[in-house]
Amino acid sequence: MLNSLRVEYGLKVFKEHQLAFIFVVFLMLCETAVSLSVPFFAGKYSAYFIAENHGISNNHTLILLLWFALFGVHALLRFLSTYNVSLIGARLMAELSSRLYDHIQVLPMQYFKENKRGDVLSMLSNDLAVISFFASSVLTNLVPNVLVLVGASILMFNIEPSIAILICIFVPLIFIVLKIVSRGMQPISRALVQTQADSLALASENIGAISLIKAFNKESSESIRFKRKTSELLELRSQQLKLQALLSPLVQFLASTGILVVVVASFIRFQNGSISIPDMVSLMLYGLVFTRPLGSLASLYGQTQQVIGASERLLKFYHLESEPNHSHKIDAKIQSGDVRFENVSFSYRNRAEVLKEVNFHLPDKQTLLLYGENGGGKTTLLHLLMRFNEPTSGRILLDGIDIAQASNSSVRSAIGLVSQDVLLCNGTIADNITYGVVNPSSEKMREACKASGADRFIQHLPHGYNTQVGEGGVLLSGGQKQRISLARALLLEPKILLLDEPTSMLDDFSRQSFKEEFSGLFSRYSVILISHDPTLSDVADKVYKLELGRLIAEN
Ligand SMILES: Nc1ncnc2c1ncn2[C@@H]1O[C@H](COP(=O)(O)OP(=O)(O)OP(=O)(O)O)[C@@H](O)[C@H]1O
Repeated sequence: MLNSLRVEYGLKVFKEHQLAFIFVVFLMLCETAVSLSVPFFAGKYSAYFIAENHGISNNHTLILLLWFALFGVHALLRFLSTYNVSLIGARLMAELSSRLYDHIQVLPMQYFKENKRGDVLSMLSNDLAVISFFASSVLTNLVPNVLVLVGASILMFNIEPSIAILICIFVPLIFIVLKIVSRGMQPISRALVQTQADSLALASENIGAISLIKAFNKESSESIRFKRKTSELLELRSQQLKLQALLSPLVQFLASTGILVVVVASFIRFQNGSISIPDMVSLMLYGLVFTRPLGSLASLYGQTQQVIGASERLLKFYHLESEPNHSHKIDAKIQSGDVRFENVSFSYRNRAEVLKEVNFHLPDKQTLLLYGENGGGKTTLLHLLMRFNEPTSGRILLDGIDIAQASNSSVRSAIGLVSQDVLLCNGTIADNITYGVVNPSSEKMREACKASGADRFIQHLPHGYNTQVGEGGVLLSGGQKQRISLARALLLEPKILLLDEPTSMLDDFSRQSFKEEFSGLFSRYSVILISHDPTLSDVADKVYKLELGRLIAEN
């Protein structure tokens, strides 16, 4: 299955770069022709030398000049082909990484919850680099070397078939050796790719949890954990390097034995009178030309084992199913914040049911307060509305439209989500508030910030709206982040506001004044409010409790 996927993908890439590939192969053909003409001219030159044994004539000079020119042409062709091939490799790397990035964007949320961030990062860095380096190496080494091998065999066959047949016997022998060595290499390369990903995942997890590590004095045990991974990596790499280093000399040894055979056989043939001195010179040089590609083909074969591991991971990733698709679904025009859950049940993969036949109706511009014990499924319910997950059964309707029939973007743009763990991007406060809005006006941004209570503290920051928030918003307090997150949601002018524990990060005063401060919001939008604060029931038109997955009406 993976092999056919690899071929299918390889063909797709080839089609997209058809012209560049054809140009490079043409350059390589010319280069091979020039390489192979050297022994041919050497033969011709020695023939002149034997025929005109009275010093250097004009003919000699002409042939020498021609030969010199050929070296120049060869160098130029090498430059052109190497440059173009490397360019194809670099383009391939850029393209594959953007495709991978695009694919990351459409994967379902659950993928990111179940997988390590480092795994994805390692695909974007290590795996792609291995593949694009290999693609360039294949073109630079495989194509010209095979061409040289075939060309040299044909030309040798032309001069003396028996010697060409003799040397060809060495080729299968060499490939048997390659096969045996590479058999040991495959599991090592696979393990290496995975261990690389694991160590990157470990590093990224460590950096993300650095405050936890410091708070619990775990610095040294974390270092030991990483060192253990690094030594595992080193062990695998040294095994791989040993086998890889073994390949080239082994093949060179067999190839050199081949040259010896050519030399001896050529002498015997010359002594028999079957071939002339120029033929003997050409044959020996062809023998030399023949061995060079075998060495680089051997190391290329070693690289393929690494690529197999990397491409397997990438292809599996590319074939992960994206979010239930939306592009073919209707762009629903959601005009009101009317929300209806009809017999909605949901369970995470291999987990017990979190929501059981949930039913409720929230008319437009009303507020619903949802409370219940930790882990009761409140956030899950909001995520179903956002289509981060799909219900296992039942329907969710917005403005009377079944959201399963609408495009994700139309559903999500009708909803403003302020989640429990506020996520901010690295940039300025203004960048974060206007995230997701096309051509935002600064007046509207200020209005949204005033409504969310963010404007007050932003004015007091050294650079106001241009203050940097740091990665994930680390330079701001939890409450400040929550207010910015609310401003960001309001700027989108949604129909429905989802507030997950909006008062959890607020100070006592702000919490007490929350109802008054945000009373305007509750009359402008449909609001689903998750909170453990029972006093918020005053602002709610409906209060529900989630208990053991069931929704119980409180008023
Ligand atoms: N991505 C996930 N994969 C598997 N199980 C999950 C996932 N997210 C949450 N859960 C589980 O689903 C249940 C409901 O979680 P949820 O976050 O919806 O609870 P909650 O009511 O919002 O809790 P809290 O009040 O603590 O915020 C929990 O038992 C939790 O362990």
